[in-house]
Amino acid sequence: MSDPLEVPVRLTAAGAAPPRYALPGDAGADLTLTEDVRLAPFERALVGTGVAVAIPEGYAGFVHPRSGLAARHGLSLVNAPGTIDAGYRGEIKVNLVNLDPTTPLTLRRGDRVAQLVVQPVVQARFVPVDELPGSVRGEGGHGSTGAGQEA
Ligand SMILES: O=c1ccn([C@H]2C[C@H](O)[C@@H](COP(=O)(O)OP(=O)(O)OP(=O)(O)O)O2)c(=O)[nH]1
Ligand SMILES: [Mg+2]
Repeated sequence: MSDPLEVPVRLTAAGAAPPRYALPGDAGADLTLTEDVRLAPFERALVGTGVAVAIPEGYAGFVHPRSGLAARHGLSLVNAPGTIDAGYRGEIKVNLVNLDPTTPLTLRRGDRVAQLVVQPVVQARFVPVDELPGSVRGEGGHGSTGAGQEA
């Protein structure tokens, strides 16, 4: 693997933990809760991770749900993936939602509830034109390649 990108991290709460890759080669570094949270079915809560970062220009952070908690308990993020701009210096917060229709979910301080993926990004220069260049797809979208015919 290439050399890791250095990202300064400041902990904003006592007992908070820096983002941590569970295994070598993982794309997502786990983010933990700084407080206990109880979510009723379909309830959401914006909660802190105790982590502030300075992502270098040319990169961004994307906060994704964790698939185990999603599969077992229906935990997700309202705005998945959340976007962490390179210029953002505040605490990373996660907008958790309990998508289980019947069972409340209790999460504890220190639980790994989301994961931060750092990726290169480009800023586009949006150029107004009268005609867009042609393409095979053209204006077809929203199932134009045959969605709905699968089982
Ligand atoms: O899950 C998230 C998503 C965003 N942010 C922080 C970092 C990000 O840089 C900032 C703004 O996020 P975004 O641009 O998605 O939100 P907005 O509603 O457009 O707010 P703003 O007007 O501040 O850009 O909020 C988080 O802490 N967690
Ligand atoms: Mg914004």
